[in-house]
Amino acid sequence: MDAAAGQQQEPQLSLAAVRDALVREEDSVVFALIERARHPRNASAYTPAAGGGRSLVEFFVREAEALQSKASLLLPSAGRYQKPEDVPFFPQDLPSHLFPAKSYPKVLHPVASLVSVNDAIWKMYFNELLPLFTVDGDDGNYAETAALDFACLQVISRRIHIGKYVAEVKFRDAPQDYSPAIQAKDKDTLMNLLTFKAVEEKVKRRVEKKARTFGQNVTLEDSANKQENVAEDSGCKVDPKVLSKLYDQWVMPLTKDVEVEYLLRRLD
Ligand SMILES: O=C(O)C(=O)C[C@]1(C(=O)O)C=C[C@@H](O)C=C1
Repeated sequence: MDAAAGQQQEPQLSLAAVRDALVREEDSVVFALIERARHPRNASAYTPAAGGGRSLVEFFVREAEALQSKASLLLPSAGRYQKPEDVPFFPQDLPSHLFPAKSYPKVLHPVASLVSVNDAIWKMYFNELLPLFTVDGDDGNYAETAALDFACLQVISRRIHIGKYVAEVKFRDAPQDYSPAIQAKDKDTLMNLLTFKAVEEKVKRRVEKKARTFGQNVTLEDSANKQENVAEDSGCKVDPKVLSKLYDQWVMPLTKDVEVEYLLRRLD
């Protein structure tokens, strides 16, 4: 997790600072979906190749991850998958000797590198989310579509895996509360300890508002008939309700799963 813009030192690990990082990722998630929504579903990009081969999008993601990982060979700071929140979808494809270099301050317990919910993210994205924000149709731009899907997958995955930092902060703030549940492997108690429903409600309302604001068509014509120039949802590039549903049904639950999985191993 990078320091805030302008700050050189590693940010103080606090719940407020980590939550700020989650808020900043919202912008990237909204804009990634807006960019993908420029193309229709393009179902051919997801169809396995003849003979049980891989789909174009899977081929693209595997190759892109391997390339990004190799970048660390040339310029260690440029490589990907060196930060606990940057989790590959196909780790088995990455050159093992590059995976992931420990060049970042060790803020988290080493078990962080074992926590991944990317399989669930992959299934959610293609089976549930993509049909909600892309229109039926095919424009033949499969390579660009795959690249935009990869961008969506990466930013959603990064947002969810920042949950490792949230869990670490919560543990450090109240080890006496978390340790008994960790030792008892009590997932339900851990989930109750780390859940803040009021925060979740604010997140849902904020991402919906960001989709409505970032996704509106800006014109120079006076829109006197529109209250405060707020876009009508039907005119937004991505339905704002899709963003609140994404966070409510998938992003925040998966973030909490990451927190629980990290905490269960925190005392190893
Ligand atoms: O901010 C927190 O406390 C988090 O754990 C993050 C998060 C989220 O995914 O946005 C998840 C669980 C909480 O109930 C609230 C919010």
